[in-house]
Amino acid sequence: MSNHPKNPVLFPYARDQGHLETDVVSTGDLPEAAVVENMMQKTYEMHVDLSEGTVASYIPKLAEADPGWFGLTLASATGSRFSSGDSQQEFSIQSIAKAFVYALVCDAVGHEEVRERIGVNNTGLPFNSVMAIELNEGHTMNPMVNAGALATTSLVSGSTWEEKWEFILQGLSAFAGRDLELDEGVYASEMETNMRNLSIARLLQSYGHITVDPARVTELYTRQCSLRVTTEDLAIMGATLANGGVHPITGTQVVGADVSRDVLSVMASTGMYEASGDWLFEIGMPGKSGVAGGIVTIAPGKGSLATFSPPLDPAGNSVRGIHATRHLSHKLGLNLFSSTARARQ
Ligand SMILES: NC(=O)CC[C@H](N)C(=O)O
Repeated sequence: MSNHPKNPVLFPYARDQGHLETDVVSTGDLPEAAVVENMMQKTYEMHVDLSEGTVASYIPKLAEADPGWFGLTLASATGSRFSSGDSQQEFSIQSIAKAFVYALVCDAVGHEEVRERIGVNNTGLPFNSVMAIELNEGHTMNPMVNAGALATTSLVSGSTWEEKWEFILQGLSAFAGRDLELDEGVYASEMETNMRNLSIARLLQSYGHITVDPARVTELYTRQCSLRVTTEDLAIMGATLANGGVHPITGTQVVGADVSRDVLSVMASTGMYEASGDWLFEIGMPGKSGVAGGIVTIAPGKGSLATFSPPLDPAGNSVRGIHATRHLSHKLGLNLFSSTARARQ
């Protein structure tokens, strides 16, 4: 693998000094169950009538979504779940799969290799940007936008395409703690209108960043985007990343604790595409959105919040999801950057 073009690493510390194990981890608990339950219900009621945003239609099947759908689930790192609204409604995971496939690939291939191949810096450009590749000498910038996600999916191990798909399906199902299923309708619909992703994959091949068949990579990537989830699934998938990579209910170590930490870092800086800075400023936690209207947000050591509502803002992030997550981040004390003054000595 190491003969391929490497992404520039602006901070070469890890490479020069070796990989550092984390020995102090963030701790703290969510407020008590009754408070969380009440807050989930209130947050639903406060935001259900918001009418801004547009349901995605560039994948024709997604346009059939009911713009009124709104579901919320908070899963604690110890496996409790609190839901309100349409938390049982299934939808396609879309770009949220990028975070979890990245985790699986990092776990299999290793931190440094993936970092040099894929990158961890924000593009400042939309998720399906071709220009971002050209502006960066053919490199992908990060795994949370399509170029880097296609390159990440191209690294999935397996000697056949069926084996590679099994790796993704089993891995994402292990994060969810149940067997996830493909939404055949969404998959077919995106495959019919997938020229842009195919072009991105071919462009990356021309630069040596994809070294297997770009058409098959695009197919595999589109499949991972078409898996069906609910907010209950997504919250528990996120809670696994909040819990050192161990599923809070099944107890399976899905990925290493170091991998979880690394995935959350890259989600924090790039998970909401060009709006990642605004997101971090308002919400203060790593998040990842998808065009079907899902968002997963992680409070390391505490748990994860998943929201679902199809109307999106111009960057492709769910409008109700952003507002509800911001509200809950404040009300439940989840912002990673908050502190209160210590007693003076
Ligand atoms: N932002 C997204 O969720 C994009 C995912 C979608 N499958 C695409 O590649 O266009």
